[in-house]
Amino acid sequence: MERLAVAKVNLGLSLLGRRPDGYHELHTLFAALTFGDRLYLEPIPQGIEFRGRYGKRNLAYRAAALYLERAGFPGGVRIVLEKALPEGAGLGGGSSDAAQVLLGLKELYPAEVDLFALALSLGADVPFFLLGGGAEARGIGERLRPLALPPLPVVVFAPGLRLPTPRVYGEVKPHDFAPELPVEEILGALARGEEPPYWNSLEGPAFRLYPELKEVKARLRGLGLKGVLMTGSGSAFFGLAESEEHAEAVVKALRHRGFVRKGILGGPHVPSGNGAFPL
Ligand SMILES: C[C@](O)(CO)[C@H](O)COP(=O)(O)OP(=O)(O)OC[C@H]1O[C@@H](n2ccc(N)nc2=O)[C@H](O)[C@@H]1O
Ligand SMILES: Nc1ncnc2c1ncn2[C@@H]1O[C@H](COP(=O)(O)OP(=O)(O)OP(=O)(O)O)[C@@H](O)[C@H]1O
Repeated sequence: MERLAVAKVNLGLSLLGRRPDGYHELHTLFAALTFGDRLYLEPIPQGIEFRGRYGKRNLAYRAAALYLERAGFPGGVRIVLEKALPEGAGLGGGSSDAAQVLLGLKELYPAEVDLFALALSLGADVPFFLLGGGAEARGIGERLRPLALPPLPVVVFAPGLRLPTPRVYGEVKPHDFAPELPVEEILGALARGEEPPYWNSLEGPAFRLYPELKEVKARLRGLGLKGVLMTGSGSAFFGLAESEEHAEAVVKALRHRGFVRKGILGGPHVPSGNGAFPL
């Protein structure tokens, strides 16, 4: 079985405050894209054979171990992971891989397992990838409301700087907190091809850690992209192109400067039979 583990961008990410458990309360709009990693899963009598980096620490491996244990070890799986997404870029690569392993194993070995709970235990971004498409998220990212997004051409650029998520969150200061995102205004602007009124509260901490990221943002704006924003905890940025041709021209201009890909917002929807997602 072959599965595509797509990337995500955050169409705005507002940090509302710090929670007692040390995590941050956030309000964000997730948008899956149309490119990502590839995973090949096939059943084997027992155990987990994994081909990919980090061995048992890989999120894909950990997702398989968790599912098989909760499903009562119905069999085993061979997983081959072909990475295409840069790591530590804020594109949700590892989280997306983990979600696709959970969905794939549920197809191979159907069982009464709460995929949502397993996903959340693997990471804050994993539950969204059980849904795909677009979603408004609250909490640490586990309270999801599906959203219909307009299929817009997007360019993603990662300047080859690994930004560990805990490090960026660790740099958050009280003045980085902000109000809730104006969701309806953002969706309206996206639909009209205007500059969306969104922000990413993690840009402050990330730019304090790596000031050169400001130039990256300015360069993408200089290439005519709208709504240029860092995604997740960075270091990747995305911007909205006027057209596929514009997106292609931007990709050519950035080709030798890091990871650059064009895609379409709103990506593949996953059949929603994965339980309720309380917002
Ligand atoms: C930045 C985002 O990608 C936005 O989508 C997510 O908030 C982070 O999702 P993620 O990479 O799956 O994050 P996790 O692996 O769950 O958490 C990594 C670390 O980030 C910090 N963290 C994460 C999410 C959150 N709402 N508040 C936090 O403070 C915590 O220190 C946590 O230990
Ligand atoms: N399957 C995987 N793909 C990529 N990184 C993985 C994977 N499994 C574990 N990791 C580890 O997790 C770290 C974060 O991976 P990931 O690519 O999800 O970061 P990210 O793109 O910033 O995601 P997010 O948007 O959730 O912050 C990597 O730096 C790597 O050490």
